[in-house]
Amino acid sequence: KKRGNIYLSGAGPSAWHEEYPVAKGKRQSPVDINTNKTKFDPKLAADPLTIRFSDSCCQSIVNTGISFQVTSNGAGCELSGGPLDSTYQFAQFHAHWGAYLKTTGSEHTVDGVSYPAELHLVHWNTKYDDFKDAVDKPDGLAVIAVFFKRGKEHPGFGKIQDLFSKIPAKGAKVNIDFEFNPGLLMPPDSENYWTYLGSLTTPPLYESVTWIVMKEPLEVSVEQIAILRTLLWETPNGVSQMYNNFRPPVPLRDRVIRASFG
Ligand SMILES: CC[C@H](C)CCC(=O)Nc1ccc(S(N)(=O)=O)cc1
Ligand SMILES: [Zn+2]
Repeated sequence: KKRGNIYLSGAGPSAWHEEYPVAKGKRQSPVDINTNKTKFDPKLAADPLTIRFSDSCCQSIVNTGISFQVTSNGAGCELSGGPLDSTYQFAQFHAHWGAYLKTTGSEHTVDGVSYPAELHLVHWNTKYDDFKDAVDKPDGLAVIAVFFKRGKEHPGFGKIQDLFSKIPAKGAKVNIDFEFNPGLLMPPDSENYWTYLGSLTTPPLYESVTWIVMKEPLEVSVEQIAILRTLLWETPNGVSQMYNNFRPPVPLRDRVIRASFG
């Protein structure tokens, strides 16, 4: 369907419910993390989150039309412990970001405050046969969210950004022929996180995600935030720079966000 851009066609995210009624569901994402209402859960600290990445797990990078996506076969990249009851395998990472000189961009917010961008590292539950089988199950996916904040340059992420010029349009894809360990994209302290049951933040908005939102942001340079916008996407007015590819927070409903820290 030449519906083009899910963020810019029609009324954008506020209209997604017309085609995807689950958009108004009980466990949608992203949400605002009100730190006065989160609940420390000692069980999360007792069974620490184990995040394993490898140097050889990133195969290619593609322009999905709504973000970049670094895709992995998941070899040696697994997530377990913390809120998770089984082992999840790494599938891909991508990001969401805002416009020039704006403070919005992240999907989750903390006490109502946005970050300029948010990275998502998507994992699928290995109790299912593959990603596609897991993607719509209530315990199917686990996504680590890492906020980006403006600060010192992050050379590792820069190596991924150097590939953006090779994927100028939706569907463009190139192989990653250097070693890139996604662990580089974890903040220095990845012990402190919030977790809650939510959904994909883009259609089909499946309520299949255990979210693990890192408390500490990752520093990238202001230039690197700007380079995100050099990716291109289709808009109703033709091809233009990709930005504001984020869904704003939706109601928490009957959920409590747990913290791994006191
Ligand atoms: C038919 C379904 C299709 C295969 C699903 C493809 C997919 O992976 N979608 C996806 C993944 C992650 C996020 S997020 N932004 O991390 O919540 C949002 C959407
Ligand atoms: Zn995402």
